[in-house]
Amino acid sequence: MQITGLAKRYRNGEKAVDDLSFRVDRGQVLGLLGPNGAGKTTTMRMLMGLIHPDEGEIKIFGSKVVPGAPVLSRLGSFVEGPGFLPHLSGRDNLELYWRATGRPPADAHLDEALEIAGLGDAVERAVRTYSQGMRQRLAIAQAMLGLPDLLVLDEPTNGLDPPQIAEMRKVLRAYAAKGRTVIVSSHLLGEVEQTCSHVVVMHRGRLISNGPVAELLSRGHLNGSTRLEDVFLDLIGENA
Ligand SMILES: Nc1ncnc2c1ncn2[C@@H]1O[C@H](COP(=O)(O)OP(=O)(O)OP(=O)(O)O)[C@@H](O)[C@H]1O
Repeated sequence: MQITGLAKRYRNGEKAVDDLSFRVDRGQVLGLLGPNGAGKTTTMRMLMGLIHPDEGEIKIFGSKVVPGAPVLSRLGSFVEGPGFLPHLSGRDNLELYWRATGRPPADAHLDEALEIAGLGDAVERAVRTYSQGMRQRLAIAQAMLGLPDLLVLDEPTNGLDPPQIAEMRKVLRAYAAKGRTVIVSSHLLGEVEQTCSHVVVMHRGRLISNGPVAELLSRGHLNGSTRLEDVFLDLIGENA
């Protein structure tokens, strides 16, 4: 996935994303990091073909992203927890979702996605009985249903407790280890540090740092810190 010179301006005139360029390759888990309003969600929405960039372009596996582009079938995503039907089981919700995509039933890797999300027997229970964390995992299973080559998740650990976050970390790493690509946005710097192989740091719509997490950490080491959080605060100029 390659983003080149991406820009998006909302109606109030301010640039939510400004001259953004970066790439992510197979096998990588890329963390999109930035403070509130940095432009992470806007970037993700453009990546998913939900909104148009004003400038620049996004290519997934060599094809330009435009609404309805066939290449978008290789992408699985969620921006906010999707609305599940509470009276239906987790499994029925996923089946219903897949039917609505109009894609062939044989392309839905239901059991594999559920296995990856680790919901166990709960998948047969009505979604209304799920905890927030279980809903989040079902949402991730939904995004993974077609075993997409590119998985894009906005704040996937929202609503999860620490053991579930640790579990999610394993799931995402294992997913990328099979030669697929994962992009996640997060506020949780420690989480990005432990989950991601690469990081893009955004601030006020612009890219301020980009590279392997280890490289960023070694840069912090020069300044006397090995914590990504300190490196991050230094980058956005808020480390007093
Ligand atoms: N629909 C919209 N209309 C107008 N401005 C918007 C809209 N969506 C986002 N913005 C503005 O664009 C900027 C970037 O927002 P965005 O949601 O992409 O950031 P973010 O990094 O995802 O933030 P957060 O971490 O708080 O979710 C912010 O200044 C925000 O107020």
